[in-house]
Amino acid sequence: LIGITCSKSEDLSEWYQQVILKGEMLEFTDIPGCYIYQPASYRIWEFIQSFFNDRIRKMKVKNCYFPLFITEANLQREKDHIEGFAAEVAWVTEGGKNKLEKRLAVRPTSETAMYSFYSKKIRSHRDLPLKMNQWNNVVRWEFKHPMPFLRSREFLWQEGHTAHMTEEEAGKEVLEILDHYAAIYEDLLAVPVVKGKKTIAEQFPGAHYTTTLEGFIPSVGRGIQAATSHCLGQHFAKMFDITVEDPNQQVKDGQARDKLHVWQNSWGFTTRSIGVMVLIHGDDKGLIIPPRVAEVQVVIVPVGVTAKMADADKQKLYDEVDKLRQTLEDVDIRVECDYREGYNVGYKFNDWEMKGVPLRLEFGPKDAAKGIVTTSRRDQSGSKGEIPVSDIGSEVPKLLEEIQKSMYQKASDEYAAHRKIVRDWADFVPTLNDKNVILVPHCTTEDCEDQIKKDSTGNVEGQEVDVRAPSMGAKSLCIPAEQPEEIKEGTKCVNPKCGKEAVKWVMFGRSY
Ligand SMILES: O=C(C[C@H]1NCCC[C@H]1O)Cn1cnc2c(c1=O)CCCC2
Ligand SMILES: [Mg+2]
Repeated sequence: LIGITCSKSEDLSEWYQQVILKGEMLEFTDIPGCYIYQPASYRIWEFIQSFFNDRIRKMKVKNCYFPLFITEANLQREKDHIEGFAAEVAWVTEGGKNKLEKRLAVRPTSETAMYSFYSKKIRSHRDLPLKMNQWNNVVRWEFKHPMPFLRSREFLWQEGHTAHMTEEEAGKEVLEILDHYAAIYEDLLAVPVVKGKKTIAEQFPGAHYTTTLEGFIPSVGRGIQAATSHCLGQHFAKMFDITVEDPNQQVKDGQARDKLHVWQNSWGFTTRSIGVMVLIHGDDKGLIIPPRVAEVQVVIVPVGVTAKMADADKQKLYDEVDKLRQTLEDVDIRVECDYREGYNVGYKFNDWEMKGVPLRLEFGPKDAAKGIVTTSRRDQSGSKGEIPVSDIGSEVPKLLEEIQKSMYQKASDEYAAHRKIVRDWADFVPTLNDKNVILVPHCTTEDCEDQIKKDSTGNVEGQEVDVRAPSMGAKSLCIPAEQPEEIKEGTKCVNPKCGKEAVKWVMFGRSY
């Protein structure tokens, strides 16, 4: 077992691949874009699932499961939903030895699978609001270069689909879900995100509006879409005839009530989140897992065990290590002891560091004599501490919380330091090339965005940039909910070729 043999700052994609493989998070298969989620990453997904299930259960969302396959007829029911995405749909055309009469789509998302059912299930306003969610896999035959967790042909996610009587009830839920998504990132994964709304150019075509969480990968200075919560308006309801009779209408006996189309939302959170967490927290020794989602939060390594040590002494030490473990388990800490014979301490330290275990306790005869354990935080490598054996039951949980908070704070400070306000076009590309995302006064129109994408690909003389960056222009990431300041009357759009009034501060960046 050797450690990571490259540096995050020099070759991010090589570093990323080594870290997730040697950290036993994921394994490649013989199918491009399809990966094995090893227990280390699947456990993180389970932490996310139970956190999110607890919250949506309180919102009366019910989990369910719809078929993997969708008929072509159903998939085509919502035209502008599908036309932009048709190239990404995978199809099944044979069953065993028989060619299928009609090919079946492998679900790329389940709106069209669920909404013909919604049309039947929702008869009256008393059936509203209807709130269903499913944890499943979806397939999108992306052609862009696949990246484990970040962009794969099959991925795991949850997709929530709700139906409401009014636009404002739907709108309230859209934001409530976005807050829960932000809590997954910030409270569990220690990953900062910016909340906002997609511009028309970047929103999901089937949506009335799209709200989004935007992450940031400092190593390459690129944004990354981290989760979405859409209000679909009545768009799909009209396509799928999901209506209720108007309960407020004054009708005479026998007069039929008007039919009202329901207001719908759909929201999704994927295993991309695990890749984002790895990219943000990992270092040149490997993974760093935030304690709240660490399968192993503490590893206790007996030290000072030498070949010439008397068996009785070794056993005594191991018994004391086991008592430490028991004390920590009694306060619900997830702990492992590394009693492996035949591996030296250096090997063991390297192994657990590569797996990203957030806290190591070293315990040897010297520590025992002093009645302390030596602590080593994974997030601040080299920082050692001491905790009296008698206090570990209370001090270790505190230290883990401190690690969790400081991982978040470090990432949040880094994101803030690379989110720059730009008022003049002359600063747009240079600031972008400095591995930043930027906030600019913008008109929020689509053709202006296309222009900016074209005009922001190049290099600037004398500015070294990430070799892949110049080929990529900046796109709008979101209209941040938190606007930096009022846009002053008469402020022009940052794009000199535009000339329109700026209406919002819009966050632009190169992105995954
Ligand atoms: O999936 C959504 C919208 C919505 N789906 C449910 C979860 C939330 C949100 O992602 C958008 N979308 C993205 N990508 C694709 C499709 C698609 O509808 C359909 C065809 C294949 C590719
Ligand atoms: Mg896509």
